[in-house]
Amino acid sequence: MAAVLEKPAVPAENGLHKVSTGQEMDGPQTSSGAGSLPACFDHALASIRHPLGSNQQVYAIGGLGEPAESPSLDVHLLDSENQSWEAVATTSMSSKTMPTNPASRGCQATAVVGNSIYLIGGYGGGKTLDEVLELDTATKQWRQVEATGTGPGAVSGATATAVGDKIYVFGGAGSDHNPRNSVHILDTIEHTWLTPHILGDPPPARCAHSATLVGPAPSKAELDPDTTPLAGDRILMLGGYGAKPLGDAWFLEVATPYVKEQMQQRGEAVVAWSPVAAGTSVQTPERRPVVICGPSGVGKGTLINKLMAEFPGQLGFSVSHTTRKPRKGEENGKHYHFTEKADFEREIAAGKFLEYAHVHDNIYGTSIAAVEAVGAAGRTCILDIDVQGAQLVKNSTLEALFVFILPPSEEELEKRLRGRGSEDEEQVQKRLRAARGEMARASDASLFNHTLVNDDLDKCYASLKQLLGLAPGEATAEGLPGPCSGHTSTAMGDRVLVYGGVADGPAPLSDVHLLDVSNLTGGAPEATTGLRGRKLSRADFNFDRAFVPEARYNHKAVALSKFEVLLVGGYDGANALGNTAVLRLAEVERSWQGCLS
Ligand SMILES: Nc1ncnc2c1ncn2[C@@H]1O[C@H](COP(=O)(O)OP(=O)(O)OP(=O)(O)O)[C@@H](O)[C@H]1O
Ligand SMILES: Nc1nc2c(ncn2[C@@H]2O[C@H](COP(=O)(O)O)[C@@H](O)[C@H]2O)c(=O)[nH]1
Repeated sequence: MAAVLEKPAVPAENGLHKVSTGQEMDGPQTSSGAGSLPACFDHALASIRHPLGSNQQVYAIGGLGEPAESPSLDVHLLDSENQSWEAVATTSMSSKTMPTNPASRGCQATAVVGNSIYLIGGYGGGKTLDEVLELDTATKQWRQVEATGTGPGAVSGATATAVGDKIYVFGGAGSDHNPRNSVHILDTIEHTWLTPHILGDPPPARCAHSATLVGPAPSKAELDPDTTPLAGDRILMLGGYGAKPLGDAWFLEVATPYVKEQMQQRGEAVVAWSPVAAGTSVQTPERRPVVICGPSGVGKGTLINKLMAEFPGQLGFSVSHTTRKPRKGEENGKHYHFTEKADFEREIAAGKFLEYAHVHDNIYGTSIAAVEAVGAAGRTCILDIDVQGAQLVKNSTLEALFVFILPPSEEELEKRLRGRGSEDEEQVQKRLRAARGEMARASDASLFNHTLVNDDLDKCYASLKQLLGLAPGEATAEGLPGPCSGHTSTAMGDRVLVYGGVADGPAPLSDVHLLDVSNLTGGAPEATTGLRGRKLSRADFNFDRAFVPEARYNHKAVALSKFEVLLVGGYDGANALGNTAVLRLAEVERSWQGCLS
């Protein structure tokens, strides 16, 4: 974080350059004097309207750098035709606390809602700012947002991501320079700060990370690029600085069906955290809940007990309700919530169950609270339920992985069921009859993702661990950036381009990573999977005619189109940078897709 506030020495060359992976190239072009942007870093860069539309406007605001901070907050608008920046004159709506134009600053969190650019916190005048400013780009007027509720207070190096008319602010450092991991939501209509209910374990505290809205975009029919804001249902948070540079990735789920459902049930704002498995540590790529199915006596409970014993910190068992009487050794609240039929039916009617079914003369069901409790503890949820229940979960918004366990033969199943000695003859017969129907569903690929035969217990257990990604040393999210802060991540359709940053040493990075967010699943706490990426190599770029931008950090970036990202300013380790580069990924559609598969 120290580097964020360091003063650079000399302003660098100004101008607009292009770097491309495609064939048709513009050579470097520079401009200076009028039409240029002062060398700066930790400024704000904001795109009004959708990059695919015809009316996109890109504004650069403020920032730190040399010469010394200007007294007011400079605003520049990109003139993409002439590849230059125009200074924009602004006024301010005077208020008791903002009588003149707002003071210069950097390190603020920036978000766009409609025509307005919001600057949250930041660093200026030698202090961390506790202020939210709004620039209405239609009237070119600043005003100070005075919101009720508890906001982040004085904060710099946070991120702000607009989802509809709400702005999600995460992390940053306070006046004490200590990083945080809190989430605050600014309702820009009501001018209220909301404190969301948080599901899942939050990430470590950080600042100077990046945040990008990803997830299902509007359909073509819904998309009017001139008016539709960038869409998505979760925010990808990458890296940043805690006690050291961080290399982890997290999804903050803000509008997934599961989170929306939770908001409706709770009547308050809800967000859910999902870590992205990365590196070579033991991780479960299948962070989504796992439904284990199979006939009574096949060994589901035995396999689940082994998983719980080996991975107590990673997995949690969803404790079902049942009207069945406890067996010897079974504990209420641990093996089941043993419940009277009338009470169970009342709770079902109250909508508290994700699924329930009549199984072997009794009612069994999974409460929403049982699954949530596991997620809230930061663990992957394991459910042991019958086929009817599995089908109901499949139909719900919970994105689970479904595994069916088969016996080696019907004879062996009967032997195990009798060997367990927990059922009387009538129950054994009932369970065996039901088993035939259940096993007929094992090959239903629309329901089950995997089937395993539990012949040799150790072998079956090893296979189960393998498919849950619990085998040691398995990497799951490939090609993500390493530990760094001060980088940018920019969503372009279903790809995210990550550029630059700084790792442990003083030297900035020029790494370019492309992440694929087209296959994200889940959307419940701990349940998002499917992020993949690749570090681009020199071979991906046409360097012959292209300008190669300096490695940098604390720069800013916005998407100009599905294939172009505008990089503005930054710090190269010694100087603030004034240049503007367009990273052009022409033909990436073919080459990149091919590289990932
Ligand atoms: N691979 C195996 N080989 C031999 N015996 C096994 C194997 N797996 C489990 N068993 C035994 O089979 C019996 C039934 O196992 P378990 O109780 O785990 O079944 P289950 O599928 O959970 O049944 P239910 O659905 O009725 O709860 C137990 O006595 C268990 O020790
Ligand atoms: N639909 C559901 N089925 C469940 C649930 N919990 C357990 N089960 C299934 O019931 C049978 C019998 O279990 P037992 O403990 O009496 O032997 C077995 O197939 C379980 O998978 C539930 O919450 N919902």
